[in-house]
Amino acid sequence: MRIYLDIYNCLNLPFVLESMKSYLAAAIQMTSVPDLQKNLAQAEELIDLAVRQGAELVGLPENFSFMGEEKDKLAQGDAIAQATETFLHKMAQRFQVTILGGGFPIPVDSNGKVYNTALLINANGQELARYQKVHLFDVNVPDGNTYQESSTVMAGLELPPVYASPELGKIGLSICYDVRFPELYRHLSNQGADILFVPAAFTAFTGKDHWQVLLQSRAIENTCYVIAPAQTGTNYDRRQTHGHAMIIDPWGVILADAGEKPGVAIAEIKPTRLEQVRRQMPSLQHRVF
Ligand SMILES: O=C(O)CNC(=O)[C@H](CS)NC(=O)CCC(=O)C(=O)O
Repeated sequence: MRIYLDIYNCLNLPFVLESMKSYLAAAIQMTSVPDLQKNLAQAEELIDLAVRQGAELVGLPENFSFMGEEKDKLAQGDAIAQATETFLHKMAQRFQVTILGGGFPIPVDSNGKVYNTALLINANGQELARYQKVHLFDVNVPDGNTYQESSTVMAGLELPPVYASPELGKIGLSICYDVRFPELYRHLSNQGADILFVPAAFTAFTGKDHWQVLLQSRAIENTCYVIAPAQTGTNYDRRQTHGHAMIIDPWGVILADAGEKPGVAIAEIKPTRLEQVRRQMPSLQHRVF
């Protein structure tokens, strides 16, 4: 085990970072509502805004294309899945950027449920990685709201992928509630991840105390950048989300925070910073388990 880790850290890490460049990434923040077309229009505007500021890697939050009652999401499942996938391919090609669609429903053939799916697409419109959320949010939040994600969503059965982009670095996927499970991110960093995506629709109630702390923890303990696109404001009925889409560096420093209004958090992703932090704090090399 120890020998394996040493070889891993000596050979793999510098090799990957050699070809990686510095570039701007964007975490988009939006207020998605129960209206597919409205949401795609809002997402397009914000992608445009991010790209005009120079972003080359753009993340959209969980539920970016539809956020509403579970039954409405199921009823429109096929339409949402198709329109969202087409939209992501079109945006990536039109704006010539790599885009993460941070979580949208794709119907499962067998049982009437959906997978909560994240999709990473490059500027040629090619699919780079796909992930089906494994941890489902079945929680009674103390503000009185009850969430039973598993009533409509099938849990994914596979650990999330890391896509190794020669230029953008090794990009690991996750979705929202996953952020509470550090072992998932350890899996990603064991695969060599440099960047952890955490697209979310965090509740306002849990978000105010947990969101930033959890994100900084995942960044610090894995010495990785964290890019966390977010939902914000009132999405439907009494459903309030926390906002604060952010980008965090591998030391845990918050580089950009979108606040509470729709917009984008933009920051530079630098291989030199990854190397510096991993030299200053070589905790990944000290893994025992
Ligand atoms: O609610 C909806 O309308 C759609 N679903 C979501 O936004 C998902 C699944 S219910 N939300 C989360 O995972 C929040 C996690 C969270 O807030 C925490 O871990 O504290």
